[in-house]
Amino acid sequence: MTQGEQITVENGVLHVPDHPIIPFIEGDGIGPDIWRAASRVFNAAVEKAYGDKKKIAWKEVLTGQKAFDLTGEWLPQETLDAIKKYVIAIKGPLTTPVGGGIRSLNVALRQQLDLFTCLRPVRYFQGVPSPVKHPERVDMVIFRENTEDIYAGIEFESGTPEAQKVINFLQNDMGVRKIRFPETSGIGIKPVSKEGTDRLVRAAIRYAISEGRKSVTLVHKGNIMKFTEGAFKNWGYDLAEKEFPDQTFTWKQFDAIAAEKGKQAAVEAQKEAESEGRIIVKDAIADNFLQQILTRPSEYDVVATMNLDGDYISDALAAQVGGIGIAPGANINYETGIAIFEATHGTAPKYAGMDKVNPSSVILSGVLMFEHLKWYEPAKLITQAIEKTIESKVVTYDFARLMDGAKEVKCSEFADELISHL
Ligand SMILES: NC(=O)C1=CN([C@@H]2O[C@H](COP(=O)(O)OP(=O)(O)OC[C@H]3O[C@@H](n4cnc5c(N)ncnc54)[C@H](OP(=O)(O)O)[C@@H]3O)[C@@H](O)[C@H]2O)C=CC1
Ligand SMILES: O=C(O)CCC(=O)C(=O)O
Ligand SMILES: [Mg+2]
Repeated sequence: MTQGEQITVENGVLHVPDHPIIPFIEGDGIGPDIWRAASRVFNAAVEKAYGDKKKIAWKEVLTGQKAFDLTGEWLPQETLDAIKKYVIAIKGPLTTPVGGGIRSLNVALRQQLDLFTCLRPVRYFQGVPSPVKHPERVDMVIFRENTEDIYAGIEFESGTPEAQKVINFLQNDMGVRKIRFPETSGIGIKPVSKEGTDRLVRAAIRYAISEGRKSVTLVHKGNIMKFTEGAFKNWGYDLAEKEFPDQTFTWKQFDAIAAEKGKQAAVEAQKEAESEGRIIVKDAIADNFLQQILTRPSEYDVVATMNLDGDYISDALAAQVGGIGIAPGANINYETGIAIFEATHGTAPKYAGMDKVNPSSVILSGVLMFEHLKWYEPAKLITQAIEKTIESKVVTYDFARLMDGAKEVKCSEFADELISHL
């Protein structure tokens, strides 16, 4: 029996006891290595900040290979029930096989708990090796829709009666003539809804307002996928104008002013909105966005996007500030309060059990978790310890191979070093 008390939510507000029970999923591959390291850092930081007054009561819940080995199920109902009950959880990465086998357990957790936002802040830590000249110009927060899109996993395998049935329906009932090789195509379905878009864009704009950010960029490939990604853009603008008329200025409004009064009037209206501290809601087509985050990262701030685009953007942006070894995240439902914190990276199977990889991503996901719980002191202590440790050039292999004069340490030793800097 875990000694501690439940976190509760009342009218959307979290109530966090001094000894909260927090479920954790260790994860597959490198999961056990990084979890061992990270949990030591979390406990040490809480103790340093609060002494005996506060302490986390960790409660292991099973998902992935460990769950299957012990229970015969990949994602036991008990795990879903525990996360719902205890509200806040943290997890290591989970393996998803390619081209067959089980569907993603990460996606299943996000869908079944309706964790509609995948929040991934991307910032630079001084001293981290980066492939770009000015990594410090990257300071973005990704809001990735987390429950729908082609990522929902609605697919029919080539050569099956199901795929043929969908293809027949498309060809015979819908008049579709564009399936190039109907005999051998697999089919994927891409649902993107107004409700799904609204709640995600609402969360992104609310965040931008509360954090004093400058802009929210809707990233999409809406020129090509007009009724899914294009609709995401349109619904996003509509929501901003309807729900945040006094706090935002959108590029749709810019275009309307330009059409009526000319471009100069629109430019001035945007300048005025900026000077009033309004959030500029703009959009970018995804391929262009991926080149502009390299060439002009300072122009982007909060990013709201769909599931697959958000997946690609997360790793691409992480690379600019040192890679997915230092990229944190969270899956959040802002309405129920349920949240699972997790790194951006996966199970990196070739390093599993080697005590080698960088635990910073899951540790920084813990920092996000502490901030979410309003336990700001341990969050700050850990962030400062990461800054000091990187500054002292004591780093794991991923940074050491790109840094002059670095001392390479194991995953567990990196955690020791962080603890010594708390
Ligand atoms: N949320 C989740 O649980 C996620 C799960 N996955 C799953 O993980 C599995 C492997 O996916 P894959 O595409 O290889 O992506 P991974 O993120 O697991 O690994 C890709 C590469 O990223 C680098 N890397 C990853 N984690 C770290 C770390 N902690 N420290 C330093 N470097 C790191 C390594 O680079 P290098 O080789 O250069 O050293 C590694 O080879 C798949 O089954 C996938 O579905 C993937 C993403 C998220
Ligand atoms: O679920 C998976 O295996 C991959 C998920 C992923 O890449 C992500 O969420 O960033
Ligand atoms: Mg990913």
